[in-house]
Amino acid sequence: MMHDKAQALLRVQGVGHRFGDGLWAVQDASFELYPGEVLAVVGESGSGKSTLLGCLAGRHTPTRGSVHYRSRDGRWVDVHAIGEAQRRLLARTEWGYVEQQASDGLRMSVSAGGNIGERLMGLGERHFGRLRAEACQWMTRVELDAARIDDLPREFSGGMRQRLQIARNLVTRPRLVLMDEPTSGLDVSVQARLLDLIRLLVARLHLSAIIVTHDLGVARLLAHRTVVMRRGHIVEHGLTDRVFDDPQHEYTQLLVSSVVTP
Ligand SMILES: Nc1ncnc2c1ncn2[C@@H]1O[C@H](COP(=O)(O)OP(=O)(O)OP(=O)(O)O)[C@@H](O)[C@H]1O
Repeated sequence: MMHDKAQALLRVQGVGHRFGDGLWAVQDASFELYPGEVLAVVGESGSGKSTLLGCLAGRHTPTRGSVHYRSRDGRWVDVHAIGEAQRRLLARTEWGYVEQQASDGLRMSVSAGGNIGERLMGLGERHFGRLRAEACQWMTRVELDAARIDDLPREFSGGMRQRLQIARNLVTRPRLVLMDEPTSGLDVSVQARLLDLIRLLVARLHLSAIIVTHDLGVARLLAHRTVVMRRGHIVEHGLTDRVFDDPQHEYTQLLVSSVVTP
């Protein structure tokens, strides 16, 4: 993929995060993300993947470094220098965040259709017919039965809930989607179907995405580029095929040869 440096969507520079006086969960993370690109963040448990994602999403304030996002109007926004209200607006209009646990990303007391429609309502859509039509369309797109539009998420299986969470995120056409272990905890066959769906949607909607995963297979399947983290540091970063077929860092070599189970 050819990149014009000026056209990056996200620029992460020297990000470090420390919880209180504890250890540095993330240290000196730097990379850029381009439109239409999927980046995987892999590494063993506790390597700092989720903390890094939290810093990108504005959920954690980095102790060091900065995160800049190029918004729809072409302006670069310092994600942590803008106020909470502006960050929330970005989160509603330009970003999506798919939680590992669908129940954290859904409103469990609201119907499937309501879950999808809610983000549209947040953008000002009030017309009931249009909200419902859009919700139906999105249920179909994520391979849920639109006839179940009035069912509550708890009546859905784990894989279905995760598809619903994805629909809720994508209905507002975000430009950047952050996903934290979106397929873990699901049966292998359910996982495979969900991964196919994510791959299809990302390509069709020309989304940029960052996927945190401990599963190298997920990174291989979905990501153009991969970042390998170990103890808070990015130890390797490159095109996914290169990282897995010709790992340079000895930790990546261990990961790939499955000596270390992430
Ligand atoms: N809220 C917190 N308070 C204190 N320390 C934390 C907090 N969250 C994470 N940590 C610590 O930061 C480090 C990185 O954790 P993080 O959850 O980012 O890793 P991870 O790679 O996402 O792991 P996992 O795959 O298990 O979620 C760990 O040492 C963890 O114990």
